[in-house]
Amino acid sequence: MSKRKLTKQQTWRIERIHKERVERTQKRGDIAEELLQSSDLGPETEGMIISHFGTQVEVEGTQEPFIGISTRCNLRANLGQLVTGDKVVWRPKQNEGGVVVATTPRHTSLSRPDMHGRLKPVAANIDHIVVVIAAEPVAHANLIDRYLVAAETVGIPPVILLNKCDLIDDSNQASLDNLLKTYEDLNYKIIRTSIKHQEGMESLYSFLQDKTSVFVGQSGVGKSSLIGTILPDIDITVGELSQKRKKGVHTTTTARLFHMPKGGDLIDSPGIREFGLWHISEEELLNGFIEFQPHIGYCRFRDCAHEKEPGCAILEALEKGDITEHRFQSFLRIKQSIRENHAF
Ligand SMILES: Nc1nc2c(ncn2[C@@H]2O[C@H](COP(=O)(O)OP(=O)(O)OP(=O)(O)O)[C@@H](O)[C@H]2O)c(=O)[nH]1
Ligand SMILES: [Zn+2]
Repeated sequence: MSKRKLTKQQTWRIERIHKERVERTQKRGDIAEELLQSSDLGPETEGMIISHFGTQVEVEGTQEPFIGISTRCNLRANLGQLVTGDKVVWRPKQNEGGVVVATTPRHTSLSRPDMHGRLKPVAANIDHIVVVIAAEPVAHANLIDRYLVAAETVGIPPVILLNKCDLIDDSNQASLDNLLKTYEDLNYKIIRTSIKHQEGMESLYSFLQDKTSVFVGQSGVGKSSLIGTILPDIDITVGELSQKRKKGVHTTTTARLFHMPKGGDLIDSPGIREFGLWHISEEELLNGFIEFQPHIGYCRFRDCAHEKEPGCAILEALEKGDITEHRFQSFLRIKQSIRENHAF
């Protein structure tokens, strides 16, 4: 994010908004504290956040007698920012509602920049990022690499899903095979589907089972269609979200967790679908190319740009064939885009 010079009035406005936010949080904590003091609350039980609404979260019970039941909960003060996918401890109120009293450490978390460019978590405990690409619009290697790097950076294993396989013919088969071979050689899992012909769905379902996944990818590759097939009962919600987005209406970035009828959970929101296109640093970029990792730190110069420097370990690996030309060029292009003000 570029640093802007703010006018006095802007600074004053930002400070006021910040103050109001602190007061709101305080009040929220007070409500929760008040509830905790009353004897109206049941014993502690475990749950998972499936969505949040302003000052409250929706918690789904994971222990009897609350398994599968969602309860709107207030948050006890000082819990930090809780997001969809967080595992929590909560106490039910006698009639309805409850209070979240503790949270458990996340094994992964996805963040994205807020309006001020600060990274904020948006979802937690995700097992896989499904990078959706398609035969049409044509999949560009450096866009795929960008998604893979972003996933590697947050430590969540990515898989590649090639959708619209019904559109593969003699004109694009060879180039797609060639493209995907690079990723197969790097041990990335590839799943192939056609929503139009309902092909490859069983292997997709079995992959998604028992895990929490998110779907990301360029516009038009079929994310809504895939999610609509996987979650037939929430068809309307998905449609609504993409409808709004197409009209350019600002949609909430609140992520929601869905249980898939064939097993596994899916966390989705328009914001999450855009994951990967946010800011990454040059260092993260280098580390995000997994086959570069064994060579990092072995360049002759500490500030090596890995472009034409003598004694560059990355260039040596390229020469030896440990790094492919395709991935190296992709690295250079993304690096260039980061330099040009993070635009991609
Ligand atoms: N031929 C073919 N078309 C598909 C397939 N899956 C989706 N489509 C079509 O591709 C177009 C885009 O699909 P969407 O599901 O809206 O794609 P998206 O990735 O959600 O796009 P955004 O909402 O813009 O992010 C639609 O016209 C779909 O009907 C498929 O497997 N084969
Ligand atoms: Zn180097």
